[in-house]
Amino acid sequence: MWARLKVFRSDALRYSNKSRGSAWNVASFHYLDVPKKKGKVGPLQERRMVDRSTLWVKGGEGGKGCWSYRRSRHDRRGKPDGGNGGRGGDVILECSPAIWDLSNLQHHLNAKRGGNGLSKNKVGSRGADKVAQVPVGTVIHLVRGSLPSLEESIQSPTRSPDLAPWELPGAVGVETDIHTHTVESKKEKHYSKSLNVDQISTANELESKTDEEECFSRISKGLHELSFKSDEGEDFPKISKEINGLDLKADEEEYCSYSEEDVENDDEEVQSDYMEMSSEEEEAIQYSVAEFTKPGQRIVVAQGGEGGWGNTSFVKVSKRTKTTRHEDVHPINEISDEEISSSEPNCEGQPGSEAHLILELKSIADVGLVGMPNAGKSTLLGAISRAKPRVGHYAFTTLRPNIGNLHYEDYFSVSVADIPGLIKGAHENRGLGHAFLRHIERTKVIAYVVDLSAALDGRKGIPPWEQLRDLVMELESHQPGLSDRPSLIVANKIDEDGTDCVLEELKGRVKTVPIYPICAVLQEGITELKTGLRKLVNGEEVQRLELSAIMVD
Ligand SMILES: Nc1nc2c(ncn2[C@@H]2O[C@H](COP(=O)(O)OP(=O)(O)OP(=O)(O)O)[C@@H](O)[C@H]2O)c(=O)[nH]1
Repeated sequence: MWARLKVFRSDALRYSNKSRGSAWNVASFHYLDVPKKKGKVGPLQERRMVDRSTLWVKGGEGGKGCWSYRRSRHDRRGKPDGGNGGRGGDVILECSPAIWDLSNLQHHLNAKRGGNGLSKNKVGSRGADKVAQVPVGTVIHLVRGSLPSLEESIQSPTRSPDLAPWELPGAVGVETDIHTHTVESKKEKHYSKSLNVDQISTANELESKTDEEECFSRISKGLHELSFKSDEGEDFPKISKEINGLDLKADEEEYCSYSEEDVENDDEEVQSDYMEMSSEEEEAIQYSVAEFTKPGQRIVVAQGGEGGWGNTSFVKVSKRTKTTRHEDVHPINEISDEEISSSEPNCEGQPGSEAHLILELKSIADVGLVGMPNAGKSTLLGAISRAKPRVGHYAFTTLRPNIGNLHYEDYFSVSVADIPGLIKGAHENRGLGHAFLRHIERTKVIAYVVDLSAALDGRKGIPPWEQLRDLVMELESHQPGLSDRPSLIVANKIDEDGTDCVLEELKGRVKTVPIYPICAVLQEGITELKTGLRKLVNGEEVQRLELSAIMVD
C-alpha cells in the first residue's frame, strides 16, 4: 500500500522572490509516494501511565464591590446603591470513569475571578469554576494550603442560600459572622465552611488545642471518612464491584508500550518533585486528606474568595452594628469601638484559597499479581484477560502497572493488577523500587507468581520458596500488614523440564496457601486458577501467606 505525500520545496520562497511575482507562480511542492505504515502508529502507542502528579490550585478572586449613589432631583445627596462583588470560582476535582491516569491533568489550575458589583444594587457575576477530571482511586495529599472540602450538593440542607443583593457576603445565616468577616482567620473560616454541621463542633474543639498538627490530622481524617460516605450516610466499601466495573474498557488497551527512556524521564519528574520540596515541606505533608472512590464524586480543592462589599451593604452593616450596640443584647456588642472605626469599607474582593497538592493514583483491583522479574506475570495477565501487556525475556519488561479484567461465564468479573517485578531490596530502591506497590494496597487478594525453572540447570535464579520469602518481606517493608490478605501461589513455567520436582518440593515447603501450577504461555492450568481466584475474591477461602509458613534452607 502506498500513500501520497505532499512535499514542499525548501527553496520555494527564494524562487518566488527571484521571480518577483506571486509564490503561486512557481511550483513550490511536488508529490512523493511512500509506503503506508501498518498497524497503530503515532502518539497513542507512546501513551504512558502517569500515576503521580503535583498540582497547584487557586480559587478565583472575589469581584470588587461597587461604590455608587442613586441621585435624583428630589434627592441631591443620593442613596447608596452599589452592589456586592461576585464570588470567585472554585477549583473542583471530579472523579470520572472515562479517565484512567493523571497524564492529562494540568499542574496549575486557576478558577475565574468574580464579576464586579454594579450600580442599582447589581451583584457581580460568580466566577466560573475550574473543573478537572481525575480517575477513580485518586488520593489527595496536601503539601501546603487549605484543606479540600466536599462540594455541597444542590439539594443539601446544609447548603447556604444564594446571596441576595441585600445580604452581606460571608454573613449568611449567622449574625455574628458580620464580625467574623473581618476578624476570623481564613483557616477557621475554611473549616466551618468545608466540614458539615456535625463536624463543625469537632473543628472548633480542635481549634482550641495548641497542637495545630493534631488538629489538622484529625480534621483531615474526618474528611477522609467523609469521602467514603454516600448521600444516605452509608459507607462505600473500599473495593466495590461498581468501581472495578469501570475498568472494563481498559483491559482492551495496551498500556505497557513505554520505552525505558520514557520511564526514566517520568521517574526523574517524580524525583524532581521531591527535590523541589524542602525537608520541612515534606514533613508538613498531610497524607490522604481525601480520595475518590466513586465516579461522580467532586471535591473542592480551592475555594473562590468572597466578593467585596458594595456601599449599600456597608451602610446596612454600620446601621445594624450601631443599633445592636445600643440595645446591649447581642454578642455583637463585644465589638470594640476601635474595631468599628477600623473596619473600613472593603470594596476589594477577597483572594481565593490556594493549595499545593500531590495526587496519587492507587489502582483499585481485586487481585494483585506480585512476583520477581521474569516470573511471567504479564504473560499470565495476557492469558487470563484481554489485556496485552508487553512481554519480554529480560527482567523489568513491565515498567508500569497494567490492569486486566477476568470474565467468567456467569458474567462475574475480577480485575487483576500486574505490577512491575520486585527484587530483594526493592524497599531500598533496588530494581524499580517499591513505588508501584501502592497499586496493590487496595487489592483484596494477592497472587504470588513464582518461576519454577529459575534455579534449574545451573541457572542463576532463585528457588521459588526463596522468591516467596523475599516477596513477602518486600511487601511488609513497604507497608506492615500488606501481605496479610487472602493469597494463593501461581507456580509458573511447568512446561520446562525438571519443574515437576521443584513443584513437589514447593508444596512440601509451603503448606498454608493453595498452589496452582500453570503454564502461562500455553494457557495450561488457567481454568483452575480462575476458580481459585474467584473463591478468594468471594471470601470463600481466606488463606494467607506468612513468612513463618515458608520453609527456607
Ligand atoms: N517456558 C515458559 N516461559 C514463560 C512462561 N510464561 C512466561 N514465560 C516467559 O518468561 C519471560 C518473562 O515473561 P513476562 O511475562 O514478561 O514476565 P514478567 O513477570 O512480567 O516480567 P517483568 O516485566 O520483568 O516483571 C518471557 O520470555 C516469557 O515468554 C511459561 O509458562 N513457560
